[in-house]
Amino acid sequence: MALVFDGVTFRYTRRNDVFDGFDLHLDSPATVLLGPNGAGKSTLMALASSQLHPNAGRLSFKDLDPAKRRERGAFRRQVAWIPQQVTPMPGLTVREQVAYAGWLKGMSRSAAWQASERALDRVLLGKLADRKSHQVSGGQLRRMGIAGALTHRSELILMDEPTAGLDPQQRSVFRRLVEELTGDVQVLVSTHQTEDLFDLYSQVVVLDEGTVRFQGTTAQFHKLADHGESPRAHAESAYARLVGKEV
Ligand SMILES: Nc1ncnc2c1ncn2[C@@H]1O[C@H](COP(=O)(O)OP(=O)(O)OP(=O)(O)O)[C@@H](O)[C@H]1O
Repeated sequence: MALVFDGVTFRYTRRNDVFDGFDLHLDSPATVLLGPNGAGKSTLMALASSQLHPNAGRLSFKDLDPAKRRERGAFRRQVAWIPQQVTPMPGLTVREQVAYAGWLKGMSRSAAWQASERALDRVLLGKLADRKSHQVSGGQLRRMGIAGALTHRSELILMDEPTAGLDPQQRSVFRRLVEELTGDVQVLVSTHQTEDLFDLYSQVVVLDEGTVRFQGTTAQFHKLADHGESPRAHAESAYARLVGKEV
């Protein structure tokens, strides 16, 4: 199951190429994408989910090319993008919004409704299924987005800064979720938070100015960095003990 960028060029404005003949081959179960502000992470995600389209070159997932009309529907069913801000839909409950995501990707209403229940349980939102989606937190909304992707059985889930702005407890819920999903679906997560690396991801990609500066295993990446345990890891587990495990 590979996401492939093959000589992709993309620009927002005529003068400025974000990517110029960009190549990337991603086939590991869980990849973390790192890079400074403006590196091109969000643009890469938007291209990979076919929200944006290359000016030149080709991208594909499992050989499906979203530039080809016949393959676009299947590509979009298989690749889901969870933006940093998942927007609640006015009037819909959490479960209705999750089922709606399945319906939008071509499922029947009843199949989407059925699948939404298990998807919500997987992201630990079963208890909030009947709450209006505008009444849940930012972290819960992101998990609701993931439930939508699970409803229509996406095989690749792209997450843009999924832990930004989350409290330590929600971050640890998210980590457990990524762990649980990996193997079943492929995940690509962009983040600024290197302390989130731990052992979750099998592969690290570092992007800078639209160029891959590093691609390798987490162990190879750690060899480049200073050793020593992160104080943040201690802070998070202490926090979890104090405030309990409830989401
Ligand atoms: N809508 C847009 N119009 C013009 N240029 C844009 C637009 N969005 C992003 N850019 C430019 O494209 C380049 C890559 O931006 P992108 O948002 O992909 O980076 P990023 O790595 O996601 O950054 P951050 O970590 O700050 O979110 C930057 O130079 C940015 O200024």
